Amino acid sequence: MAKSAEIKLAVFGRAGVGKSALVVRFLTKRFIWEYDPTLESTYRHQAVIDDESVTMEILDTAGQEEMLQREGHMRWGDGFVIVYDITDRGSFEEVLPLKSLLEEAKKPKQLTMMLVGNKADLEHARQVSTEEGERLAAELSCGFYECSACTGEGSVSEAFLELCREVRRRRMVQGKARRRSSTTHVKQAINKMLTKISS
Ligand SMILES: Nc1nc2c(ncn2[C@@H]2O[C@H](COP(=O)(O)OP(=O)(O)OP(=O)(O)O)[C@@H](O)[C@H]2O)c(=O)[nH]1
Repeated sequence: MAKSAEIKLAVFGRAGVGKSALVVRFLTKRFIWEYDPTLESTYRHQAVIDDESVTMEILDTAGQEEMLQREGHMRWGDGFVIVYDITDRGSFEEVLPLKSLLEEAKKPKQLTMMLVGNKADLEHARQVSTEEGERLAAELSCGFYECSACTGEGSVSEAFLELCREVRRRRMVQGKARRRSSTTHVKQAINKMLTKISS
């Protein structure tokens, strides 16, 4: 049987946006009202995505992290879920700076991320429109889901699975590019040898 691909996903966002609630919803299809706000946790999850077995490691980061710890988490992940709370404009405004930090940590690799607007069940308290979320995602060239960890609406699972697919696509493209570049090196070396022999 083919080896299961390993994909590491880290979830970032301001404290209280619902990172833990989203991860728990994805893993258990349930909603739990309160978690220890300071804890960070890693979960392992086996999934089959498009007929391929995938072992996902999901890191639920704490909203209040020390700089060094955060940088470590940013380097650790293959893909990132950036979460904001649709009822908290401040959390939406933190997305861009977070994305810049992630990009810096992942250099020279390209960043693979998904933007998630959580708490879509709290429509009456909404501060960030769906269109604003879509515009930001287009600007960041990433996928976008608006959902609720509480009710499960908006397909929380799809956001995680789609991010895994994107990580896999990027790996495939990078693998091909690496193979192409090593073939080019071999061709160049042979050409050099042939030029030497004929001169
Ligand atoms: N109504 C509603 N409340 C939510 C939703 N998701 C999370 N919450 C609530 O928001 C609060 C914060 O949720 P957490 O999952 O602990 O948020 P967090 O981002 O992990 O917070 P930190 O661990 O402090 O970074 C809790 O009271 C949750 O019950 C949601 O989709 N809808």
